[in-house]
Amino acid sequence: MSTDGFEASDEKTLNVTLNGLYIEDEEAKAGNSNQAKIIRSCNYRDLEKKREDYLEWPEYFMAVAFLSAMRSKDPCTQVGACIIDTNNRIVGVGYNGMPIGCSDEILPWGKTSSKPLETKYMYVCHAEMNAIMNKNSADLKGCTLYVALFPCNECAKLIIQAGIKLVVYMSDKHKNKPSTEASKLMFNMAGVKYQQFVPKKSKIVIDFEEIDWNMSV
Ligand SMILES: Nc1ccn([C@H]2C[C@H](O)[C@@H](COP(=O)(O)O)O2)c(=O)n1
Ligand SMILES: [Zn+2]
Repeated sequence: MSTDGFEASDEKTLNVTLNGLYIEDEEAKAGNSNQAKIIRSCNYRDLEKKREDYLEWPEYFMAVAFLSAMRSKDPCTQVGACIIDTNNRIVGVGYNGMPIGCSDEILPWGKTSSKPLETKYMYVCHAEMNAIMNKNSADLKGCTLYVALFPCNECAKLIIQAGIKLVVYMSDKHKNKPSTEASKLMFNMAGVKYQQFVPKKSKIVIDFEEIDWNMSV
């Protein structure tokens, strides 16, 4: 029998299961043979590699926030945010960008100018604001917000008013700014907890070519 290029030898039988192909022999039964282990994984990938790639919930949600940030046209700072409910469902995603209908080709992306109207700060919607506005749930009460940068004071107001109860952030690079101090003061008064995310992986790679489309049944 030939299945996905595997030939059953005389004395062995290929068994096709939901976990992929495996060769029924004493070694395979013991799970010791490398071939059996590799074949048993769905995508014929080494099981160890699969385990390394597995994302825990916090990594997954922060990765969604970072992926969302890749949509931002801010040339200096791309920020993403992801809101999840108490059932680990994603209920809002956003990135920093100009308001709907306001051209990001015309409005300024500059940071420094003697004229405030010539900087992005007067116009850009922050990632947290967009994630809240993009919500696909009736409300955000008790939710958790994952965000690349610590929220500014304006976003802190929105987070509190939306009923979000936990902020998980990656970078506190603006920690000495008054806006960050104001955010923390309001979070503390309102009972919104905030904690820094410490990644276990230095990077997460999305490789579109990695999916083995020749997966067994
Ligand atoms: N928590 C944050 C912090 C910043 N942003 C966005 C807003 C601007 O587009 C940009 C400002 O950062 P800078 O270039 O001054 O470092 O980052 C955000 O969306 N959320
Ligand atoms: Zn903000």
